Amino acid sequence: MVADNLTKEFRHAVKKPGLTGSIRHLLNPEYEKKTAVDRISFSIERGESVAYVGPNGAGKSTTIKMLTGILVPTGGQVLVDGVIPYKNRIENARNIGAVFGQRTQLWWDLPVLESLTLLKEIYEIPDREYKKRMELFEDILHLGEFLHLPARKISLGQRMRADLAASLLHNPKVLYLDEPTIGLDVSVKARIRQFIREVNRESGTTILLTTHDMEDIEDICKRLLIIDRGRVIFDGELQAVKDAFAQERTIHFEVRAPLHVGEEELAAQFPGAVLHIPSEGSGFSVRFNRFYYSAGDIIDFVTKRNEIVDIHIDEPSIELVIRQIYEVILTFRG
Ligand SMILES: Nc1ncnc2c1ncn2[C@@H]1O[C@H](COP(=O)(O)OP(=O)(O)OP(=O)(O)O)[C@@H](O)[C@H]1O
Repeated sequence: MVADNLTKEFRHAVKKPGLTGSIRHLLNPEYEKKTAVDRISFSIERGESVAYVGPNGAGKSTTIKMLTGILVPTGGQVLVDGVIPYKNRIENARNIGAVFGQRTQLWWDLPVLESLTLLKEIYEIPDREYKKRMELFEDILHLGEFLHLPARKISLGQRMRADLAASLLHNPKVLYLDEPTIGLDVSVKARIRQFIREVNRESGTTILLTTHDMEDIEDICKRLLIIDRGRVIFDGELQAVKDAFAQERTIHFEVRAPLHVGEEELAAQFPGAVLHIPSEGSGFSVRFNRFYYSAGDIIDFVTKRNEIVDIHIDEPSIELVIRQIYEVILTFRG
């Protein structure tokens, strides 16, 4: 999937309030231009799982709409599996699946099963293939419990599971997900994320995920593309972003009694490191800036004084990292 200087401008009418405004607008209409996507370039290989994130209004949905062929770009190129989406919408539709958390692609009044059989006919999926796909979906998504209910009667979580099945029935090469876990409870979220991960791993389906839920990103994606005001401002591996941005690390030690922390030496050797000794248990933790000290040095320090039973290093959360990146964006915007 390639976007090369991809641009989308919207033109909308500017009308002054009131009747005079309306009349003036009729006689002499004025328009304002809004660049929603501004010369965006990226390339996504087959089988990648990419989070496409940015603040509200950054241009994410507009990009996805150009990738799915719903919108025609104002400038630049877009290619999905060798197809120009807006020129070859039917061919593109065979290659892609899309799930929009806020909307459904199921027929509202039809039982879910009938929506799926209709899609089977539309995509001309052979019986055997259809059966295989349905078994795969059943394994994780457990559609059986609501297959015979019309879409309008099922819960949001069930609807999302059905929508995922509908979008993946024809085994597309690319899956677009726009807020796929919005409004769902924790257990359904987990099940949906697990399913998407499996689809990515087992079928090599390329995933492009738009979300404001940081756990979606953490659980599903390996790469992060951040956009702001229509422009790509970051493109890199998730782990690399964490390494580059998240400075703080915490190591938790569980040691055999008696405890020998060596507080003064620790403070002298690692100025700025923060020690925390919980009132219960036989352990403590050290929080430090990994740009100043290595985890190895801290572990060495503790092992010299204690018999260690268990060590656990807290990974920085992607939520913290992205929050930091957004803060930098907002600071530069002024
Ligand atoms: N049809 C349209 N006409 C005019 N402006 C539009 C249209 N669609 C989107 N925009 C504007 O383009 C910009 C990008 O919108 P877009 O929906 O792509 O953002 P987004 O990153 O998906 O935001 P969110 O996270 O809030 O969904 C916004 O300023 C929006 O108001």
